[in-house]
Amino acid sequence: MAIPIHLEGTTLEGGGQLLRLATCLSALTSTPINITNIRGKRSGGGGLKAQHLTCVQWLGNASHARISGVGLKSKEITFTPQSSIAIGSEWRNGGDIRIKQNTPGSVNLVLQAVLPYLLFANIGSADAEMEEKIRVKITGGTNVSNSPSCDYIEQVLAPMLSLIGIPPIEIQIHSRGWSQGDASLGSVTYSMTSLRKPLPAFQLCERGHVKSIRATIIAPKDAEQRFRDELDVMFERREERMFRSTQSDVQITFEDSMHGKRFYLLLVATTTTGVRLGRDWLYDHGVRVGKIDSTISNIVRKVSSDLIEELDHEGCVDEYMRDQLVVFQALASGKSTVYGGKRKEALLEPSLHAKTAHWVAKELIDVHFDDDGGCEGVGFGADQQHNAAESVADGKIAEGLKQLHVDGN
Ligand SMILES: Nc1ncnc2c1ncn2[C@@H]1O[C@H](COP(=O)(O)OP(=O)(O)OP(=O)(O)O)[C@@H](O)[C@H]1O
Repeated sequence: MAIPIHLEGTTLEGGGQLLRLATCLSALTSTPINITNIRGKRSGGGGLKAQHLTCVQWLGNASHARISGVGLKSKEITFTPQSSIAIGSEWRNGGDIRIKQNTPGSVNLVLQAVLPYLLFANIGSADAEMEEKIRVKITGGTNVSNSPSCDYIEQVLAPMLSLIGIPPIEIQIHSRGWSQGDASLGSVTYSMTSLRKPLPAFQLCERGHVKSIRATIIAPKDAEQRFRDELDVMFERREERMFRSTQSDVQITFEDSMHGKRFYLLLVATTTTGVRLGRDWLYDHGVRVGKIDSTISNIVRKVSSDLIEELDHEGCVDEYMRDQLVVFQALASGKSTVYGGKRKEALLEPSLHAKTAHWVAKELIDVHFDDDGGCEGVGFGADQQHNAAESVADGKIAEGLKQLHVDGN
């Protein structure tokens, strides 16, 4: 039996993303891993929190993994998948995949762990009749600090994935779940189509000009007008920095957050090449009575400054999107490049999260990221396609299927 690859959980960022990406790649490639000091750089002792546990358990079920050491607060796990290719039959017949959390752990961090698996695991299937559409419903927090919001997923991540060649992903928010105000649970359904062929290499190198900016406000109803006024003033003042020479096209939407302590703002710029850059803030400081106006000014100032910083570097991704694309570059077929932009003539460094993801991908599938944002991906699925074709050609269809799918029961 293969010796598990050891990953030290305090490496670089030393948080949850290391664990999510490692278990996802392990499940996809059937590579056993052993992670020690899980989330060792986080305060409060580290270890698995509910959201991380959900990710590990789901990926474990999908890949029929043997997992030792798994439980809340676990600091070490050994994850040994038994089968690499695994969209189970129960999910293929129009059935939804349901992933439930009992706490408002971020649904989008769970998505981060399972999405590459759902998209890539069926490549090379020998089952021509197999349903390719997948619907996954995740319960937990839709708007949670330090994680992508559902609004960011809908307005930035999904369109950017579409730009690199992933079939469109639809997001349906049934109800919101928040980490701010009273903690509450929400749920979201993501509809996607699994890949049937390896993802071709992609190039995100042309940023283009900003053609429109969308502002999404989610706040208490009585804060709506103030928010709109602040945004109007900000857009007027900062029009030149945001739109440069193009005509400004701004859209503002408002949703009632139904709670006096829930304030969220997302700004998304769309460019002439289809690139989206976003910055947001789920306000996580105390909201004081009588200080709502200054809270709103503060939010608008910070989020607009953050977006301008992203626009100034001229790169094709915002900081967070760059983190999310690492796995797709690593799995794509051939050299994909993501231009991250420049500051003071020097190439912008990837975030610590992205560097951690580079490291995990190197350890598990031996890919290397260069300073220009390039990575020669492994072309995940090419072998499976070959094997499936051979099995079919040999009349060994049942054997091929056994090799390619995990029965989801
Ligand atoms: N505002 C944001 N918009 C989009 N993505 C975000 C945002 N904030 C954080 N992220 C993304 O969320 C992920 C957070 O990873 P991280 O390892 O910190 O998560 P975690 O599971 O909460 O772990 P930990 O509790 O250990 O910090 C990263 O991929 C990062 O790019």
